[in-house]
Amino acid sequence: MLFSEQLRKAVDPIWEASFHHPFVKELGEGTLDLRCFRYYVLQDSYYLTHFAKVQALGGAMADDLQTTASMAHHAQNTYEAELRLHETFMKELGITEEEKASFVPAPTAYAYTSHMYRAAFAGHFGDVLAAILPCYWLYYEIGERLKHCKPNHPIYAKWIEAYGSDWFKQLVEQQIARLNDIAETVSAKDLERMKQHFWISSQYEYLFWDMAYKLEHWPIEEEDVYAKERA
Ligand SMILES: Cc1ncc(CN)c(N)n1
Repeated sequence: MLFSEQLRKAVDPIWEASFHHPFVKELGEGTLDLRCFRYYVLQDSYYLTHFAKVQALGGAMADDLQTTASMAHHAQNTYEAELRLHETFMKELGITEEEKASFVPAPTAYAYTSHMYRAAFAGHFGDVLAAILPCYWLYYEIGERLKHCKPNHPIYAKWIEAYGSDWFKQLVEQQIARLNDIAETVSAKDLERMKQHFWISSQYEYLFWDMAYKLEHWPIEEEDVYAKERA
């Protein structure tokens, strides 16, 4: 069994939970509360900004220039396709510059991005790939599943179109093939660590939907902290 197949099998219950999460289901049905999607777009823009940096770090850690160039191309795609799509959503949802300026990453968005940096800084290129792959692959599978839904909200339809597209499929397939190539060359101990990164990222993907659906916030908001200081 290919390494990617072993990983996919190991996280199946976690991915199933994502497929059935109310955020994903209601997005497909077009019934998702726009407040949740608005919140998601802001948090996901933060996530994707760091995701692109981790892709670029991966490029710097790669053994050959061709892979470095390809990872840089992937980072550019995150910026030019996914982040631009979010920019469009932000305009359509009336998200203001003030809202963007006062943005605070939610605990889950902060923890997930921190996990990816940790995998990158404490490991090798294979660690980066294993940590970022669920981000590609899970969204691709969700795009495939939702592709046949016709939500009567244009924003949700656009989101599904992006992740159900051939363009996204190609990016996912490239990274899966790259991971399998690397898996052939590293030690059993490395593979175990990579498996764990993949598993943790899969858990965070689930938590990310949950974060947006529940409009997660820090237990003590900034104003409360300052109020305590003044007291
Ligand atoms: C949290 C998350 N995971 C994955 C993707 C798809 N690149 C995304 N936009 N956001």
